Amino acid sequence: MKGAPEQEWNVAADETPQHQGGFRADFEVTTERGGPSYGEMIEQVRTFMDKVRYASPSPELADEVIDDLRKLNAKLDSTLVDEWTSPSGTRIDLPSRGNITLPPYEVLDGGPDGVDAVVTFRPFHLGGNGVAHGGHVAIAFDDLGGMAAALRVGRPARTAYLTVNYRSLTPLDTPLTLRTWVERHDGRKNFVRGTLHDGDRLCAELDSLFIELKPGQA
Ligand SMILES: CCCCC/C=C\C/C=C\C/C=C\C/C=C\CCCC(=O)SCCNC(=O)CCNC(=O)[C@H](O)C(C)(C)COP(=O)(O)OP(=O)(O)OC[C@H]1O[C@@H](n2cnc3c(N)ncnc32)[C@H](O)[C@@H]1OP(=O)(O)O
Repeated sequence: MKGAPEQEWNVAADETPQHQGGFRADFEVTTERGGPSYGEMIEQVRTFMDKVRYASPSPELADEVIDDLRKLNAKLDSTLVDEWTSPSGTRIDLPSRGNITLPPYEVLDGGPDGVDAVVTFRPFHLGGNGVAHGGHVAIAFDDLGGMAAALRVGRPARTAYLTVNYRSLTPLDTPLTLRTWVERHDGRKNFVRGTLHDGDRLCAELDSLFIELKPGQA
């Protein structure tokens, strides 16, 4: 188990067309889209982004990299699909479901009581002075807070507000414990709390509200 808890995520379409709670009614998660090397492809892209964050190329090397990237972009052009059938975001066997826009995390455990994950911020997530950017910490909380809400209500929810309290510096290249749970709920409102720890040290806390969307609501 990596990007999501082991459970039945696939939702069959009902008579409600297209969208349900801002998410499509008939989404499907897989461990196969993109093939067996897809995870390594994402890992190489992440590594490239890490290198770019610290690289200071010569003008010649920058031109060479541009040339290579143009070729790679052209290769992917012929494979573009919609968000619901793209492997990125739906490969539950990969860190962060294969979604390169998220810091890589692995879900250790998840259910109606909350989500237990390990997240590692990488060189790409640098804010300044060697530690993580606060915005990337918020992204990790948003996705895993949303997952805690989704696991409680059995369908996706949208973030109404999200407050992060930064208690101490968040290191890079260090596996950190991230926990989220629905502290209380009131109708469609799910008040989600969370913590991010480096060992025993509290790095950040989450206080957020996720609203369960009505069928058909965008
Ligand atoms: C799809 C395939 C993926 C495969 C998935 C595989 C595994 C999936 C596993 C789990 C899922 C994993 C992760 C989840 C992923 C992502 C999570 C990130 C989610 C986001 O990143 S999402 C983007 C940012 N998000 C927005 O873009 C929202 C913009 N916004 C709106 O869309 C509306 O604003 C909305 C819908 C929020 C509410 O609108 P609405 O019309 O439905 O409801 P309404 O306004 O009536 O509010 C109802 C009650 O909430 C109270 N309330 C509302 N807002 C409040 C606030 N801010 N503060 C305090 N109270 C608030 C009201 O006061 C009322 O309270 P009361 O009922 O007591 O009067």
